[in-house]
Amino acid sequence: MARPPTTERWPASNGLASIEEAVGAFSLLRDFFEGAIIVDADTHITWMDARYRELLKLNPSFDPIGLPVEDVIPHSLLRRVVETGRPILLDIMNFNERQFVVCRIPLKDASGAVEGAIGFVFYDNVDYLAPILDKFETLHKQLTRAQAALTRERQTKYSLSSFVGQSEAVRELKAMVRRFALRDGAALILGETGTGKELLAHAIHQQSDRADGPFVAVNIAAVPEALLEAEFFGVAPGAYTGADKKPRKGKFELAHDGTLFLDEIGDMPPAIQAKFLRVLQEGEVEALGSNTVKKIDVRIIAATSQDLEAKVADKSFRADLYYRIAVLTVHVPPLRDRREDIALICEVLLEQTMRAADERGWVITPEAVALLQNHDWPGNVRELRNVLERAAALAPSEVLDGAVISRAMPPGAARSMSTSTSGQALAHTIADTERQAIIDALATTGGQKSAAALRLGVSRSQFYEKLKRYNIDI
Ligand SMILES: Nc1ncnc2c1ncn2[C@@H]1O[C@H](COP(=O)(O)OP(=O)(O)OP(=O)(O)O)[C@@H](O)[C@H]1O
Repeated sequence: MARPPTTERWPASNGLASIEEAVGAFSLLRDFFEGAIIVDADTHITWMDARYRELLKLNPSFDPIGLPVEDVIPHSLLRRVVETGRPILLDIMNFNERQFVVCRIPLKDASGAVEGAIGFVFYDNVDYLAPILDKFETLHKQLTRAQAALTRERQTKYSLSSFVGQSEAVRELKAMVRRFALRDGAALILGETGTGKELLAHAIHQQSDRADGPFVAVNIAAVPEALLEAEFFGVAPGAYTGADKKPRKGKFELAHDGTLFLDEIGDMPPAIQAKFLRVLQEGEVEALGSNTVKKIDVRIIAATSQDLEAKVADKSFRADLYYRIAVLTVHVPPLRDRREDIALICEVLLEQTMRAADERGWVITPEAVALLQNHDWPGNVRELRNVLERAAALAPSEVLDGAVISRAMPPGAARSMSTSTSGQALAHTIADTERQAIIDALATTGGQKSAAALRLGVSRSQFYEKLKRYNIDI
């Protein structure tokens, strides 16, 4: 049998013929791999070739023989191979800053019992494998990003603890939401854009008796008026030319026994308001083109950033519908009225912000927090999240300091912060910048409001609200 070089240690003489055979076979394969290791049935290292020691940059005086494999190679999967008896034929293993392509095979005795495993490192020179490693890295990044998004979805949307803040205003708000969750009446959540209205709607649902039922959300501003009726009430088969042969359930039916969340309720067209009210009063819904009614049991939670009472006063929103949905009303305070929450919100949002696998986490300096507290946040927590994500992308290290935060802030805000510490002056500068951005977007889109809203990344209803707020006449 061919023997490995004398500088290398034989496996412990434990009488395991196949391990010895495997080691012998190495000499034939030597040119095809860059290093190899053998472990026994307890995954203790019994043999490691000199090239593998070099790859791992082990100190020459360090003797790995007899140690559990993970003590020497923390990410080793040889234990899994020994435990399952199945090989891992191609894998990429991280060790310190480096990535190795490895192959792991179980060693079995004549009866098929696993008596150890052997691992090969195929290429030390990653240039050979650049395309595979690049792909691996891209997929890894995508996975990390998807996991971060999933964590965010779960954490922020489903419980009251996801609504971050310890200010008096937030404590009162949470106490009220807890009380509302226990009752079953319709709830109306009022607050500026990005203050967390949808998040609170999820929290109310999650804390209520309906938590096991569905939570169905409709953003009224995002659905074209012509489709809203079908969206809410459903469509019977063949209700109109081109309608599906199968019935389509409406959101009311889908939310049966649960909660129907109506975002941007202020945008509900008058014709739909009348039908909607009828469904709420009668507790039954009739699909388009159908002549049968279905009983539904749905809790309505509505939200808007518009002044709904003003809409009732100018008759663009039905008073009877307003009173029906405004049984329990919550006002969510804007971020500028609870600046003391900003540091904590930053901490939580940065936890959810993507970072490279080897980074420990973002650190925000007190000076940077002070800058953030100086801004008026017309887009509230959503805008703060965007700024932090931008800062994280711009930051040369894991530390987000004042300079990075200033660069990540909207241009008007950063300028006014450096020239003035007065909240009033800052608010004016931001308002001027926002007004100008709206006028520019309208000019670019030839006065098309929907297209201008899209360019600015705001919903149609937010756009209309801003037109009104800034007195912009088209
Ligand atoms: N108090 C908060 N703590 C943590 N995250 C928050 C908080 N408020 C809002 N957010 C986050 O800000 C973003 C916007 O929140 P959400 O969609 O609930 O706001 P909204 O008031 O419904 O906005 P819009 O009126 O524009 O629909 C989400 O990513 C949400 O998780």
